Amino acid sequence: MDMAARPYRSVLYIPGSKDRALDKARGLAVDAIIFDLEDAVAPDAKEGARDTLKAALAEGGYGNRAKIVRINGLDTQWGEGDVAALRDADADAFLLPKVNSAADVQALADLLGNDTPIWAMIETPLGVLNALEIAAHPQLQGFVAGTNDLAKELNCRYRADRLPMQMALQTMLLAARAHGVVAVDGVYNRFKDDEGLKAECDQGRDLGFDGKTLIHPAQVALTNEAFAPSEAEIDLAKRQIAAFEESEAAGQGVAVVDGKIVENLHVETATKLLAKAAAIAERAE
Ligand SMILES: CC(C)(COP(=O)(O)OP(=O)(O)OC[C@H]1O[C@@H](n2cnc3c(N)ncnc32)[C@H](O)[C@@H]1OP(=O)(O)O)[C@@H](O)C(=O)NCCC(=O)NCCSC(=O)C[C@H](O)C(=O)O
Ligand SMILES: [Mg+2]
Repeated sequence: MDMAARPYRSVLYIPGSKDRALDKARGLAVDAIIFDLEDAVAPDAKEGARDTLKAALAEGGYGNRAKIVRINGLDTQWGEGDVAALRDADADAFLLPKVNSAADVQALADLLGNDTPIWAMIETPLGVLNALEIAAHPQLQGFVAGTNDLAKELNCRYRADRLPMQMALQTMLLAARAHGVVAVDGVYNRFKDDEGLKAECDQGRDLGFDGKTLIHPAQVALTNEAFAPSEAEIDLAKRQIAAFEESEAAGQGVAVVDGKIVENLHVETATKLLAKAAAIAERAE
């Protein structure tokens, strides 16, 4: 499946050092996995985690889930070693943390020396402010919101409505959409609180995110549902397309469905929604 066209509803972080979790992920219904060498791995476990992760990727078994490796920052003592160790692994993309500029992305591209897609964590004030140039980098394929680091950098409070980081999230989304980049929301830390997770998923979906990053398998099912088109949305999309085609055949440029106007642009949205539903169905096969 084309990496950019595939669903990214649920994107699960797995510590690259944990054999048990690396194995468990082979059976989880996630759209993508972030194999983490950064914050989920303690400093003294970082070098060993490279070998553990390399072995897991070589063993395979992750099916059609997107495989994204999060390395340590290139300004840390581990970043370059992570790239050297994993460059030839069976990964679909590399995720760079704390990206501040397009030059950071280029530095990783230079080290990779190939055209493997790069994803960027947007989680610093400069990263947010430079999101447009970062999204424009030719190798850049996805953004991941790092809402924990962002809260730390902003010195803002954690609020259920995430008001203090709305501008950052929307800036990142605008940049992603301007350049056709995938955008995945940050994690919900209370991994046993389904109600809170549902509210944050709905908010992320309302904002326009493609999906959400997760820290625990218990978060997967709810997130997949929240970011998938609902039956009602699919039904409406089909009726909008049919009604518009009928109007067009009658020489008219607009149709009306459920008392609301349907124009060409709504048909485009409806067509995309149906394509997404089809991609999700294909993922599940
Ligand atoms: C949060 C956890 C530490 C909880 O771990 P644990 O207490 O072991 O959970 P459970 O006992 O409930 O686990 C049940 C089984 O599920 C497996 N498991 C747990 N987590 C994962 C996972 N992430 N992926 C795959 N499998 C997982 C356990 O192995 C158990 O399996 P079994 O033995 O077969 O029953 C833990 O969930 C965890 O470490 N989560 C990941 C944390 C992480 O990745 N953090 C870094 C990313 S968040 C971040 O950095 C965001 C960003 O940068 C920002 O700034 O916001
Ligand atoms: Mg972070």
